[in-house]
Amino acid sequence: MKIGILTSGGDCPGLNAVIRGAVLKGTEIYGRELVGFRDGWRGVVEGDIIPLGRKDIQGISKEGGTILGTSRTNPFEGTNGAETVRENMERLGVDSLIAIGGEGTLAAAKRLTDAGIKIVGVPKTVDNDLSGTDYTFGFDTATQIATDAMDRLRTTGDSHGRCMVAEVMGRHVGWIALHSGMAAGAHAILIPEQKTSMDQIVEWVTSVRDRGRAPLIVVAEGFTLDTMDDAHSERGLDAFGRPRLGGIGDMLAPEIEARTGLETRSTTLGHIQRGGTPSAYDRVLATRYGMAAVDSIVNERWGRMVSLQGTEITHVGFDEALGKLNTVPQSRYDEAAILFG
Ligand SMILES: Nc1ncnc2c1ncn2[C@@H]1O[C@H](COP(=O)(O)OP(=O)(O)OP(=O)(O)O)[C@@H](O)[C@H]1O
Ligand SMILES: O=P(O)(O)OC[C@H]1O[C@](O)(CO)[C@@H](O)[C@@H]1O
Ligand SMILES: [Mg+2]
Repeated sequence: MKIGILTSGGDCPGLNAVIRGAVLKGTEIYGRELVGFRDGWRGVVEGDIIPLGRKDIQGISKEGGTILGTSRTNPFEGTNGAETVRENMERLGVDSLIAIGGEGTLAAAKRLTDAGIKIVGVPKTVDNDLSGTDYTFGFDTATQIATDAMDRLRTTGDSHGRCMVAEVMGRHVGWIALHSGMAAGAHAILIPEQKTSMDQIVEWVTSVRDRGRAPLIVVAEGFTLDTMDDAHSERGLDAFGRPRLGGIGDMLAPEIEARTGLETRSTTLGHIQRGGTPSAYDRVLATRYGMAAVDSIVNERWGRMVSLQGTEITHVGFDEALGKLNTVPQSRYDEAAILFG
């Protein structure tokens, strides 16, 4: 019987390295056959597969995106859910699945596991918001891209004596903003976990300007001012009906300019953070996750996600990964805040 792999939810640098790690371990060590389901759960509910032999995964770990494609398809919507998945798997000779995705993909995987489908999970997301693992792959690459971008914003900001605002990803959590902001020496880091007042932001910007520097601010897309109830959204809904975020930087910049008199520009990095080649760290982590996922299949650890704890790859139950988001703790924010202003 074959092992099926799918990549679901937003793409993320390192997905191909997971696929390669799983295929190499599965074929070379366990003599198993692997196939890929195309476009996440869509391929599973429609029985759309491609072969995944050694030749198919040659040289892919350095490539961004996913050779399988991805989607935000809900396997329970417009289908018989687990029954459809079970029938397709039987027909295609697939007995188990490796689901590579974030909390949404794994929530779907948990429901399918509860209905008797044999699934192991691999934690994916640039946001690093999954619990049950120290790091998700993709986060390191996204953070490096954001840091490089801020280094560049800094030289142009310095040249013109402007305040520069960099908006990064982070729907619910501010890990990319926290790490890239610390790395790039940002003068304020605005994250979803910490509502902040406009007065406070203006105070930081003014103090930087008054000592002759050009202020650099990083804001996560999910950040809210203390006067806002929800994250800023002006771009409609995504395929799962959630507000598409983005634009908070553009909203803050004119307000900062009006309140400080300092010319202010905003740049939204958006999907640049999810594209392109993964960092060495992410390639290694993703490859190890892929190999460990096949170990979990062979050892029949259904309903569990491979996980990084310290430097070791281990596994945790879907419940542990899905219970709550991995948010930035107060202590990590306080540590970074010493550098603000
Ligand atoms: N509780 C759920 N039950 C069934 N399907 C779900 C559930 N939650 C999410 N899904 C489906 O799984 C898809 C993938 O989830 P989502 O779009 O949140 O991506 P993800 O895997 O969390 O990755 P990311 O959000 O980091 O891009 C959703 O678009 C939705 O169709
Ligand atoms: O534009 P898309 O692909 O729907 O994804 C945007 C979302 O994906 C994430 O990057 C998570 O993968 C969020 O930070 C962001 O809100
Ligand atoms: Mg999600």
